[in-house]
Amino acid sequence: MKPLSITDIASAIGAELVGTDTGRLIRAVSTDTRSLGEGSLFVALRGDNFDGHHFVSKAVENGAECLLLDALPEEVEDLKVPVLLVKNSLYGLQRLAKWYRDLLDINVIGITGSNGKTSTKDFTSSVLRQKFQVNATKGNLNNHIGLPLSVLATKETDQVCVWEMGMNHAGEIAPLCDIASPDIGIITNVGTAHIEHLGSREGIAEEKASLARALPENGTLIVTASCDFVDYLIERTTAKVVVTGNCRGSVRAENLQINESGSSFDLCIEGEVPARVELNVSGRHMVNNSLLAAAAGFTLGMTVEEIAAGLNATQLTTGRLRRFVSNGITVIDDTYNANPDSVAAAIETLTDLPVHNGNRRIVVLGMMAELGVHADAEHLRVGQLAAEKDLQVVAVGAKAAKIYEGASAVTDKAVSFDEPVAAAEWLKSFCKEGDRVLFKGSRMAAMENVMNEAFPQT
Ligand SMILES: CC(=O)N[C@H]1[C@@H](OP(=O)(O)OP(=O)(O)OC[C@H]2O[C@@H](n3ccc(=O)[nH]c3=O)[C@H](O)[C@@H]2O)O[C@H](CO)[C@@H](O)[C@@H]1O[C@H](C)C(=O)N[C@@H](C)C(=O)N[C@H](CCC(=O)N[C@@H](CCC[C@@H](N)C(=O)O)C(=O)O)C(=O)O
Ligand SMILES: Nc1ncnc2c1ncn2[C@@H]1O[C@H](COP(=O)(O)OP(=O)(O)OP(=O)(O)O)[C@@H](O)[C@H]1O
Ligand SMILES: C[C@@H](N)C(=O)N[C@H](C)C(=O)O
Repeated sequence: MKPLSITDIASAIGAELVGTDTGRLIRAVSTDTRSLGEGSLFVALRGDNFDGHHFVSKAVENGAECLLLDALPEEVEDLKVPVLLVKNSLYGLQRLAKWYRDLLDINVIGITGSNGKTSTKDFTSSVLRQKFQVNATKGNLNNHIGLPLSVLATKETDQVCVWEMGMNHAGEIAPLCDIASPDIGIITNVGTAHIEHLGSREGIAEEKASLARALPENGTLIVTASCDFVDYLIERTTAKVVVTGNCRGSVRAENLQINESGSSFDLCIEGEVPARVELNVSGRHMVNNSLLAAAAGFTLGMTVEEIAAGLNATQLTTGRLRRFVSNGITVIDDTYNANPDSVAAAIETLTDLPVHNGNRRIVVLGMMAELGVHADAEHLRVGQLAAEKDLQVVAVGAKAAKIYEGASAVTDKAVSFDEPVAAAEWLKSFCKEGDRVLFKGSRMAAMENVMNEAFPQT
């Protein structure tokens, strides 16, 4: 980050400065002593497992220059680093990030949506890196702690920031927008993820619309035509709007071809000469995500050729449709998470992949979390959908039983296992060279364990 003086930080966030040697400069902010670097400000947070205030000595030992705390430790005299004392250290971190953002004369792209935030961030940052210095969210550090840390990781030399904004409850996106002040907003879609807490898709749309509302009049909202809430989102912004997608978008994919190694299409942007794009990932939903990224690049003045080069170079974060081959069997690792929309997208992706000589398409599904009262119906529905596409369905875990029930109402090509090890054993004996197997489930289903057991990667 841009070096900041401790006294400036104190006045910006309304902290009491305790201790001497306050002329030091802060070059990074960390909430974790296990990954803290020299010259950092350590922010002590209280979490589910620990209280960061118990690690202040460790923080200093690991090179912290200053501590942001909401309670003074007994050993404060011995620590020999200044303390920024606030009422609430999490709020202090958020205020610091907001102040730092306002110091930066920089373009900020905020990305939210029920599905595809991280993948769209990956596409967008790869596109923008063709022309700019970019700070992008690491992994998916996108919540009330992760977003401030992403903001504070911006270097003086960065020209564009691409930050994800995640939520699972109403009212979470607006404060993230307040910190990040995005001038370009991407809303990937409005789906069903986290519907347990949001109540309805309308509730989810309303929450995502907070990003549309937060954009300035000279900003840009980028949305996808295939989202059924697209007009709802557009009505809630005063910014310029760019719609992407095949039916009505000004940024479109034409002549789309999906094959085992990826997706290729002509990137068509209104008024420009098209360029061919070769994504190294299959999946129509990933093409949609890439169009959102293309629109962001175009908004920031990039040429279609530059955008195409950036899309072609994109490496997605692991667990998002990652493909590998094990003993001649193509394995697709989509294990990062799952909800009804992303499972439907995965089923479509697997169905689109060609198989030859009687080979099979096999979908291995774990449970989908945070669906509340919709859980049974949605598990039944994805099981039925997979069966209707003639996939071999493997449901794993007791909470995935309804997937099996939905599938077996349509097909006899469905099996169910309570234990991951039993599922892995079955897959080892069932799968043959040339088959294609896709793994997916919610984070808590940890379907990577079944995948790694059945198809070890050397
Ligand atoms: C607070 C924190 O960052 N915790 C991380 C930490 O957890 P840990 O198990 O160590 O315990 P505590 O949280 O209790 O620790 C308290 C503090 O103590 C520090 N500490 C601990 C031990 C030690 O030896 N030294 C220490 O300094 C510790 O660092 C804490 O500051 O580590 C875990 C393992 O790495 C992390 O998983 C844990 O991270 C939490 C979950 C977190 O919120 N991290 C953010 C930086 C983040 O952005 N994480 C994202 C998750 C994003 C996400 O789930 N997004 C959702 C929407 C979110 C909505 C929001 N309402 C929400 O609930 O968060 C989406 O759908 O997109 C990520 O990890 O990918
Ligand atoms: N546009 C999309 N529509 C449906 N599913 C998608 C879409 N984009 C990505 N996915 C799928 O959703 C899963 C998560 O992808 P990704 O991490 O990009 O989304 P995310 O919104 O960042 O997730 P999270 O909110 O959990 O961080 C992957 O399985 C991916 O294949
Ligand atoms: C991983 C977390 N951000 C998430 O998406 N959770 C859902 C409910 C999941 O694990 O599938």
